[in-house]
Amino acid sequence: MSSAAAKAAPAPSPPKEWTLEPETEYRFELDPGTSLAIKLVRGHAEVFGAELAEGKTYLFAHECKAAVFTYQGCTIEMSCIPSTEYVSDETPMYPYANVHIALEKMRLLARDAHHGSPPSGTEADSEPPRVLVIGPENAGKTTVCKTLANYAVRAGQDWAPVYINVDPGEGGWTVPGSISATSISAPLTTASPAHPLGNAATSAPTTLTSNALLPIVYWYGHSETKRNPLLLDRQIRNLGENVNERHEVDAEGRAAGLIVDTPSSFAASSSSSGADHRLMLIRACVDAFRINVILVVGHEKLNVEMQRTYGNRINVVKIPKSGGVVDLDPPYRHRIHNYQLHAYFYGHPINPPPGLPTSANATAGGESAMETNLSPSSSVISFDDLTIYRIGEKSMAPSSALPIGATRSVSEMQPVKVDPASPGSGVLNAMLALLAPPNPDDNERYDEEVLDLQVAGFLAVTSIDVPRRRMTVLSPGPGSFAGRTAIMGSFEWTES
Ligand SMILES: Nc1ncnc2c1ncn2[C@@H]1O[C@H](COP(=O)(O)OP(=O)(O)OP(=O)(O)O)[C@@H](O)[C@H]1O
Repeated sequence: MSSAAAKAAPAPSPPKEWTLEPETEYRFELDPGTSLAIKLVRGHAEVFGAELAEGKTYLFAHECKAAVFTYQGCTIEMSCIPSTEYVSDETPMYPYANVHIALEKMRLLARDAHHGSPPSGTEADSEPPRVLVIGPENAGKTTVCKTLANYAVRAGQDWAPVYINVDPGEGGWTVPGSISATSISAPLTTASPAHPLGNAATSAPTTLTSNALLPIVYWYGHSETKRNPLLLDRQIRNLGENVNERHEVDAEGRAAGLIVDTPSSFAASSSSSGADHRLMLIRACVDAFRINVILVVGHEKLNVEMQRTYGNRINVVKIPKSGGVVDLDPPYRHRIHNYQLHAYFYGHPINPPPGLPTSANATAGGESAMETNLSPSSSVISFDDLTIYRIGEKSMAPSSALPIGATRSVSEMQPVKVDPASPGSGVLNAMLALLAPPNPDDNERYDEEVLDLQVAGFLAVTSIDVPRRRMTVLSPGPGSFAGRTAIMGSFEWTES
């Protein structure tokens, strides 16, 4: 064989068709560096509740793991054969659809009550659904939240439920380390785990439909909830206040309710101090978002615990876990965090699989695959332009893990000013959350204000020049950072 022939790119595999029986799903997992195009040839199908259009080609990449489900049966065409693919006829989609129907009834009653129809039962009967979804690691919590949100927006009632992500390990609409909330008025598509819930306006080109998402974001700064549970508790309550304020001025929109996606640490803890934190954080969610439905995904013990704690005033419902949920290991989660950080600045273009004709007009979750390229701005700023804080000490065990009687010099909630010039400051390659401007009224200012400010955007420090007291920062767009405040967490930027 000639060396030219040996080096030639592998021939694209011919498209393959799958005919799916009603109530079955085609599951797939992609390897790094590969992409997949799926076309719905005929019938009806959806990906986690988002409907596919007949004849349209959808792209998936960045190690995406997902499923095409059909209620009535369909034929799909795959551009290539992914490393893992199979069809299953055991799915929990009917139970999920039943939950949706129950939530839909609550929305309609809430809207009727708002329009003055007398409620048939108690006042609680006319409350919109405010749903907390909890469950262990890899239970499919995010998938359940996405599916329920998508069914709500597809219901033809113009609902725009608020989707709240309090899992700082997930990334949501921005970068990992944040918790956020936004109203969903169009289905949340699935194309890449770089954007599990679609793009937000801060980083997406204005031509994209998903650009309508304008999340409220707080920066916790770490992926693990045990790192600083007190801070997370405070931020969850801040997020709740914001969501409630929005609902107070939009009584009609309030009827759509809200869905809260939680981290797996809310479900299980190996230590007794961890158990305190998780119960404290579940309570923070229940209080902050005035939860009236708790969905426990596939965990009997947690279901019993929630029934005992909240069963007298909240509907606690156990729902099955899908057999299709993939166990995501720590190296995979680390790679996804890097995809997400990268996608925030550079977008997440998806290269169509080899051999896919351009006439296929393939889209990534409804967006043109290449339009998602972004051009961040790199600027050199003075150390004095930006005031950087870290919340609490650099490496810190929670107070409850300290020996009895021990106190710490810096509390978990104390903003500590970081000097980029000091050795070991950790500012080089740090991800920074640029905070919204503080209250202009000096009388309203307080010491810990930075804990309560929302995020305006994110920066990455790509180089530091200590003698000249300057640093280079990457930002989504050009702008001045003079006089601004930023928070540092434990996420590092790597250019790759
Ligand atoms: N039916 C399915 N078929 C194929 N893949 C699926 C299916 N359901 C979920 N997945 C995939 O499994 C992975 C884990 O699912 P998901 O993120 O919903 O779980 P989670 O419980 O929210 O995870 P975490 O442990 O991070 O809290 C995701 O990549 C998701 O796309």
